[in-house]
Amino acid sequence: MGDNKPSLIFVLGSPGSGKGTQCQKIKQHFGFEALSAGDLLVQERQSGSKDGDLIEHCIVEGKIVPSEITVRLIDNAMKKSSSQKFVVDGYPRNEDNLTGWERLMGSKVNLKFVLFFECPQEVCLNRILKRGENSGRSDDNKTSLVKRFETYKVSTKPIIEHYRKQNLVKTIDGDADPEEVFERVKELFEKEGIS
Ligand SMILES: Nc1ncnc2c1ncn2[C@@H]1O[C@H](COP(=O)(O)OP(=O)(O)OP(=O)(O)O)[C@@H](O)[C@H]1O
Ligand SMILES: Nc1ccn([C@@H]2O[C@H](COP(=O)(O)O)[C@@H](O)[C@H]2O)c(=O)n1
Repeated sequence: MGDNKPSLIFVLGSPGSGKGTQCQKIKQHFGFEALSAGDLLVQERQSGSKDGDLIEHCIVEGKIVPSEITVRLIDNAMKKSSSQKFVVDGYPRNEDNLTGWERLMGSKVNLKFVLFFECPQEVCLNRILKRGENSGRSDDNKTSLVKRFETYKVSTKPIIEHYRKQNLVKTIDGDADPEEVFERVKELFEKEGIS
């Protein structure tokens, strides 16, 4: 018997590992609602929120925004959606994200697994610098990127390890062209009974 809770997959990996690209493909192919924590934060800043300055500072510095802001944005986006299955790109990124999520959302959703895109830093760096030529993102530059990679190493990798200990991490080699990476995602989803 189902428990009527929405199913959720967290999607993690280094900046530039292809999380956003693959989430869009998962949305198109498998019908998941795709939410990006980073995009929700940018939208919140652009809306004129009182947290706008804090959000922009964190983004440019490659720091992680306090979870009470980000969890609220994800929760609201989930409530607005009629979907019962979500991929959440770029969350949880540090210990505060993890505890904030567990406190407020942990009992409301079924976490199926954590999809982890593994990709060499050099490859990710080149992808983002290329994106930065026309993305308009305030953090797609070398100065911000160095900080984002450091935050990933120091704060996000331990979260991936936390989930690995619970046997929840499904690793995909993200160092291939987007279609090839998605073939790997499809194979994994089919193995997990997702069609
Ligand atoms: N497999 C791939 N091969 C080559 N380029 C890719 C691949 N996947 C994504 N890209 C490109 O790399 C850039 C970063 O991709 P994407 O936004 O999907 O990564 P991300 O992990 O979500 O990054 P961020 O955390 O910085 O938002 C984009 O310009 C995208 O088009
Ligand atoms: N859980 C999160 C996710 C993102 N951020 C901030 O947004 C920046 C961009 O995120 P991407 O997923 O698009 O790379 C990120 O560097 C953080 O500053 C966050 O604070 N918390």
